[in-house]
Parts: sequence; structure tokens; C-alpha cells
Amino acid sequence: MYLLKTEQTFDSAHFLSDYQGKCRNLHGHQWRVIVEICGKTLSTDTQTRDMLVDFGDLKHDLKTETDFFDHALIIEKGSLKPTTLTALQEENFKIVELPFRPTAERMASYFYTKMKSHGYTLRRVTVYETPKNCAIYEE
Ligand SMILES: Nc1nc2c(c(=O)[nH]1)N=C([C@H](O)[C@H](O)COP(=O)(O)OP(=O)(O)OP(=O)(O)O)CN2
Ligand SMILES: [Zn+2]
Repeated sequence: MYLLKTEQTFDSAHFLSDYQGKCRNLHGHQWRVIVEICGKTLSTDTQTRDMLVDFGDLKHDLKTETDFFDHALIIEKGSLKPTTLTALQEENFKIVELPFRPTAERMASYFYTKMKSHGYTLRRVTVYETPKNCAIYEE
């Protein structure tokens, strides 16, 4: 079995609604996303011969997904008063609304699904929300 690993980072703000503690406040992280893919057979195509996939393609696809969040405010849908959300949108801030609480666990699962949709066979996705804490999603 071959395993490839790549990572990207992005900077964004979030908060945990319904959380009793400091993380209920709007705060920022440099999120670190590590994707591991696997496969048993290597390519026989001329360009990618003896590669599982080209690192360039893997890196590019992950960057597309992480750039979506870069310098955004990540919000769980319904967690802000409509007037607050409207005011932020009127300021033209980059806002990404998600149908889940933006925890490291959920973000790991999110990137797993997104990378799977690019056609990769995923082993695991690891998301570091802070340098010392990460969540891992596997299937
Ligand atoms: N299992 C999870 N627990 C927590 C998550 C999470 O995503 N999954 N997230 C948070 C907060 O978002 C917070 O930003 C991270 O918390 P914490 O580790 O306490 O942050 P710090 O690194 O800043 O902690 P210090 O000890 O103050 O340095 C909370 N929990
Ligand atoms: Zn946080």
C-alpha cells in the first residue's frame, strides 16, 4: 500500500455557539489541514508513471478547498442574529456559513468529503486548530 501526504494552512476566524468558555468568542486560528491518500497500484501513464498521484495535483486540489476558507469568518448557520449577519455582509467581509459547528472534528470530516469528491482514496484527514490540538477523521 502506498500513502501520500500533503498539507495546507489557512487563516480564519470562528466561534463555537452554545459553548461555555473562551471559544464562544470570535477568535482566529491558523488551521492546518493534512490529507493522507492511499492506493495499491501506481500509475502507468507517461507523465505520472510510478506515482500514486502527482503531488502537484493533490496539493492543488487541497489548496482549492482550503483557500475557500482563507481570511474568512466561518459561521455555523443560524448561530448569529440575522441583523448581525446582515451587518457583517454589508461590510463585505468574507463569510462562510456551514451547516455544522466549526470544530476541528467537523472540519476534518468536511475536508475528507471534499477531497473524496476530487476522486482521491482517503486514508485520513487531520485538522490542527491550534499547534498542539488536532482532530482526525477516517472512514
Ligand atoms: N474537541 C474539540 N474541542 C475544542 C475545539 C474543537 O474544535 N474540538 N475547539 C475549541 C476552540 O475553538 C479553541 O479555539 C481551541 O481551544 P484551546 O485548545 O483551549 O485553545 P488554545 O490553544 O488557545 O488554548 P490555550 O491553552 O489557552 O493556549 C475548544 N475545544
Ligand atoms: Zn477556535
